[in-house]
Amino acid sequence: MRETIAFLGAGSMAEAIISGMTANKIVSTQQIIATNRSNQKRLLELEGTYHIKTSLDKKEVIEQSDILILAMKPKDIKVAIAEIKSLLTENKIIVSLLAGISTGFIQQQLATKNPIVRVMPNTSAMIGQSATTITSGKYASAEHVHLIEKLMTSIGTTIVIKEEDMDAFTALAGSGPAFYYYMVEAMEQFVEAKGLDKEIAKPLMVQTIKGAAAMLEASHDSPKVLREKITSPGGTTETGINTLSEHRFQAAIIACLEQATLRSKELRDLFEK
Ligand SMILES: NC(=O)C1=CN([C@@H]2O[C@H](COP(=O)(O)OP(=O)(O)OC[C@H]3O[C@@H](n4cnc5c(N)ncnc54)[C@H](O)[C@@H]3O)[C@@H](O)[C@H]2O)C=CC1
Ligand SMILES: O=C(O)[C@@H]1CCC=N1
Repeated sequence: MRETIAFLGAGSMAEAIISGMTANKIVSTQQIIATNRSNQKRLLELEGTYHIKTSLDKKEVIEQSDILILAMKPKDIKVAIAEIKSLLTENKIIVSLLAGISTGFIQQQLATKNPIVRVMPNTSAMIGQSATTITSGKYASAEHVHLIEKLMTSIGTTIVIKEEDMDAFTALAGSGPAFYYYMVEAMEQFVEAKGLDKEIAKPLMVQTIKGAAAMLEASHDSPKVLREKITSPGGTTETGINTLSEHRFQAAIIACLEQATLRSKELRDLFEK
């Protein structure tokens, strides 16, 4: 790709994407420039690790860039837009990573016709394994979406969705890795309590998740059928599943996703004011 990409915000998500993009070589490191609110030390760190360009001068960053990736927290969006709106020319594509915040709000705050594409990646972008959803604003054409999809392919899989579904997919895929990590944390507590060797347990746990994920991908069986094939009557799995059921495990997962989805909507209500 020939476009120059600016990251406005240089936190965990920006770094995960920069790491994925630079490893994949879809753009050269010199086509990426990052800025943040005021943390020069952090910018130098990113420069050192990924050999990208950085600057605290937003005017300089924006002038150099074709694609601007908004990578600040939802609470900072209003101030961020106020800082950049007078620096934009209408050919620059705005990409938002922000949970909850709608393309309509960004468009209205910008008061320009810049194309806006909203994406929801996850931190597995760091190793090119994100599951990224994409949706577009009013002035984004199919070509704009295609370009951003191509860019996001460098950090994992992509799928274009309706904006109204973004809250739920933010819960499932944006926050998703955290929910799996949380389950592994519980398994680590078990390993610890049993006095098992962590060096043995960790690769076993990781391969078990990878194998299950690969089965979900490759098999024609539903998750339920896959589970039933492991569950011998009167065996260990059945006892384990019954215990999860007694602890209302599935209800807890559904409630977790419902609440995370709701929070995405709440972020919109809170910060689109
Ligand atoms: N962390 C994650 O797993 C994911 C995060 N996101 C979204 O990505 C965004 C960033 O999240 P994190 O990287 O976790 O946050 P973070 O707190 O690690 O980074 C935020 C960055 O924004 C910068 N910033 C704040 N105001 C700014 C401004 N006016 N101009 C330029 N930079 C500014 C901060 O200096 C900081 O570098 C959020 O909106 C979040 O919803 C989306 C998907 C996954
Ligand atoms: O927790 C959050 O709000 C962000 C959005 C998805 C993942 N992290």
